[in-house]
Amino acid sequence: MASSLLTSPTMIPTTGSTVAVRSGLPFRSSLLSLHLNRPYNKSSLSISCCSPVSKMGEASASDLKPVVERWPEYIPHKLPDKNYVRVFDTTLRDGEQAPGGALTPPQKLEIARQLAKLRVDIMEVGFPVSSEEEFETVKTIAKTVGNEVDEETGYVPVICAIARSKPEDIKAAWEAVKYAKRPKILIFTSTSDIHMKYKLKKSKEEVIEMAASSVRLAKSLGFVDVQFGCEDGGRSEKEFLCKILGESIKAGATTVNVADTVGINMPEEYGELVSYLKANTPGIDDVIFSVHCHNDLGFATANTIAGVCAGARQIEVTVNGIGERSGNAPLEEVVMALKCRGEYLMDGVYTRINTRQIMATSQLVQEYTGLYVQPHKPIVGANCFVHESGIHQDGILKNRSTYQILSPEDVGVVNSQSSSIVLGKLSGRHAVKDRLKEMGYELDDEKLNDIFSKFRELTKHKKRITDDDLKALVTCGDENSLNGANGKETNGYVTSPQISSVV
Ligand SMILES: CC(=O)SCCNC(=O)CCNC(=O)[C@H](O)C(C)(C)COP(=O)(O)OP(=O)(O)OC[C@H]1O[C@@H](n2cnc3c(N)ncnc32)[C@H](O)[C@@H]1OP(=O)(O)O
Ligand SMILES: CSCCC(=O)C(=O)O
Repeated sequence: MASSLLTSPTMIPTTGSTVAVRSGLPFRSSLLSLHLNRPYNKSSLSISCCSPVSKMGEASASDLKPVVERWPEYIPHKLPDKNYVRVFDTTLRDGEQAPGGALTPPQKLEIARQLAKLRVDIMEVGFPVSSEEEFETVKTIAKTVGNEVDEETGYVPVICAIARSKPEDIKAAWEAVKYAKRPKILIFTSTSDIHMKYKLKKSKEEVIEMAASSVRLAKSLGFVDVQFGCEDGGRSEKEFLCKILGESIKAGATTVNVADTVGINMPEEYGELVSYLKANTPGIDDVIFSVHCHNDLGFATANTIAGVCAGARQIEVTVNGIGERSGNAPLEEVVMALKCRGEYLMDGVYTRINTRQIMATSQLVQEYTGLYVQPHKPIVGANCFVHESGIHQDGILKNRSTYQILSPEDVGVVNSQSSSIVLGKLSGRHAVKDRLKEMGYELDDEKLNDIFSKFRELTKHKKRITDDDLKALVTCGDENSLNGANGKETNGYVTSPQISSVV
């Protein structure tokens, strides 16, 4: 490991959440950051990577003695500090709205438990008025996950249910989530001219009255934590948004959000909208401003970040970005972007997500929804920490920070060095030599060149060259033996028993 990647004990921040101390050894800030989810000493790190990445396997989690800090007190309308960004996960509500993504009640409960391990601040778990089954599922999550207080830290997730601006929805939401230690409601109404005219068929005045009376009803039922959200806020008149948000705050809302429901906004535009609303809405400084972005133009992550830069301090996200149409802002992308660049570019904003649970959560959601991510999906895709081209492999073998800005360990990827390097058509000598060395074959330059040219020949027939293939190249030597007894290939696969058929 390059010594520059090791950080000194003086880097431990004084305000972190969980400080991992590595006894008797130098501290490794990538490991620290896993637990802290707080930026560490700026001067210790250049822009070159998010948290120092090193050769794999240099430190094990068992070397760490965690010193645990208490979870900050949850006050619905107030943050523990100005840079704290609340994570409002809506995988079990907006995420489940993804076509084909429906979940069974036991699956929702298991995902809720996993979201608690991930340490989301708030989980929106369903739409209770929608059906008896949904009502019971939300109630079960409220009664169980919503009461499971982590003894060490005091963490317990807020359990939120969604409701239209309708008394029956709001009452159902209360009856379902009132069992949680921290129940919350998200009441939404449409604010764009298109939605008000064609969907709600209501005037602006009627919509404002619906919003304010709904918030008042929620308060009267017992909700302390009330979020009011503007559906299609991204296409709404700014002045009208200020008015309706102001009225909802006056009625008792503790958080407000403006959703880019149809994913039409661009980052600069959405950031400006948040800035405008923060500057012009009466009472806005006394509540939390939340952002909710969809991905129709591929800007959900960027827009969410733009919202945070403009002063929003709650992000509404889903695991793997699942949701209506092209989905919502992916939790893993926004959280890792904040973790990676929050200190440098965003004045030190941070979340308390346990990023080491990201991969496990992603996989659970993929399995239960049947919505699998593409290999190059940021953060959780199968290719995120894998290299096949020679120049990159060489760099990675010399020092991982040459081509990786994140540590796989940071997001819960257990990656041995060999599994992060795969051999194929574009691989180079360094990677082949290194793999052979791992397998116990030390080759001089002449032998390496010989094996490498056979390796390249083989890549014309196979996409992926395995350890068995390499072994065959070294032990069998000539190309005839590689091509099997009759020297023929079938379907592009080499038929020799010594050459594996994995492509
Ligand atoms: C942007 C979002 O993601 S919002 C959340 C979307 N999620 C879902 O729709 C999933 C759950 N939905 C459901 O189970 C059903 O749609 C239900 C139970 C909510 C309603 O079902 P139905 O009574 O059959 O109505 P349907 O879904 O066909 O139509 C929606 C109605 O809600 C009204 N509505 C929509 N948004 C709102 C709102 N924010 N406030 C008040 N009414 C609203 C519509 O105008 C329409 O009313 P109408 O019947 O008077 O024309
Ligand atoms: C206003 S947030 C709740 C509704 C929603 O999911 C959306 O508008 O995208």
